[in-house]
Amino acid sequence: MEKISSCGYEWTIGLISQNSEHTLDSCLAKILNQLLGESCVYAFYFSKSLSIRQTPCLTFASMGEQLKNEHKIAVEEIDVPPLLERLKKLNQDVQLLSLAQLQILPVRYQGLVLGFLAVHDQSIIPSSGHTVLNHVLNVYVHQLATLQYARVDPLTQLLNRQTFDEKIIDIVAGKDAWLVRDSEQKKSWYMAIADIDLFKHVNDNYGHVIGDEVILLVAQLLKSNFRVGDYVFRYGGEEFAIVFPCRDEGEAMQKLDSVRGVIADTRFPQVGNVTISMGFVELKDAGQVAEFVNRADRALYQSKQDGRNRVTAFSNLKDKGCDHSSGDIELF
Ligand SMILES: Nc1nc2c(ncn2[C@@H]2O[C@H](COP(=O)(O)OP(=O)(O)OP(=O)(O)O)[C@@H](O)[C@H]2O)c(=O)[nH]1
Repeated sequence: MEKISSCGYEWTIGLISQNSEHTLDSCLAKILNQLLGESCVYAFYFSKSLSIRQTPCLTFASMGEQLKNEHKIAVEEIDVPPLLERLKKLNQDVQLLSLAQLQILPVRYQGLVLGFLAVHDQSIIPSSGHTVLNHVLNVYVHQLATLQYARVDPLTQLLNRQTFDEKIIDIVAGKDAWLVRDSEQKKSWYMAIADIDLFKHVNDNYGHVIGDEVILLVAQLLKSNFRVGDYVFRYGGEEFAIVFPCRDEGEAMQKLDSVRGVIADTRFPQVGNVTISMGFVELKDAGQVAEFVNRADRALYQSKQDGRNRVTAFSNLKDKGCDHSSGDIELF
């Protein structure tokens, strides 16, 4: 326990100095290995969107080669929804739940159970060690929330432009651990840019405050019509970017077109009808973020040329031309 107390400070500093979700996960994994011992069999399940709408995913697990396979299976193949229901019913003071072969530590944020650490029974959590574990998990969750707030656009609460490049790079490199699961089902990633049509008229006719309200409502409609695991960004003033996995281009087109339809059918207070145009591209065959953006932008331009309120796939452009790439961010 002496050792744990002196490390607690270092672990806290280690976690709060991480500036990406990816390194934050690695840091937590290292701490758990130190805290529980290299031979411990554990798995960490968490809802990275910090929302109870998303079922916690297996974020990482202990990696020791010598681990017994059946123990690994016990922690990595938990039936999450019923366990979650059980954890939600626990009193807030309960820090450790013992189940058949497992010890479960719920991970809470603002009183909500967003995940848990599952430890195989034979890997003993040090006596009163779960207090330290709880502290470490708490610091992790708060650092994750801090990182996420710094990436959010204040008007719309969508992810901001700064996060966009980073997310695309992570996705193309397969680093997005909690969403990589989608690609296991043979899905590809697509990126769309959406732009509100004739938005200058909204500002000119109704003023910027109403203009901002239109941006906010479009943002809410986009967010609520994509899945929790999809990413919706405010890319610029009245421009949005969406990054989402789909089985194929046809499915991606259908998804985008149905959201376009929802927005076109919505009555905006004071303004009436508002439409958006979109262009999209599959995230493949390019080395730089700006190449993807350029392709989606050209498809968007085509939608505008064709009369607005429509979706165009980059692959359907007659002239795909060459990508311009000065000042681009290298993916690899
Ligand atoms: N209210 C408000 N307006 C913004 C914001 N960001 C950009 N704009 C305005 O959005 C308008 C964009 O106009 P344009 O790019 O000319 O295009 P458009 O009128 O939307 O026409 P198309 O894109 O061709 O359909 C400009 O008038 C900007 O001033 C913002 O955050 N709030």
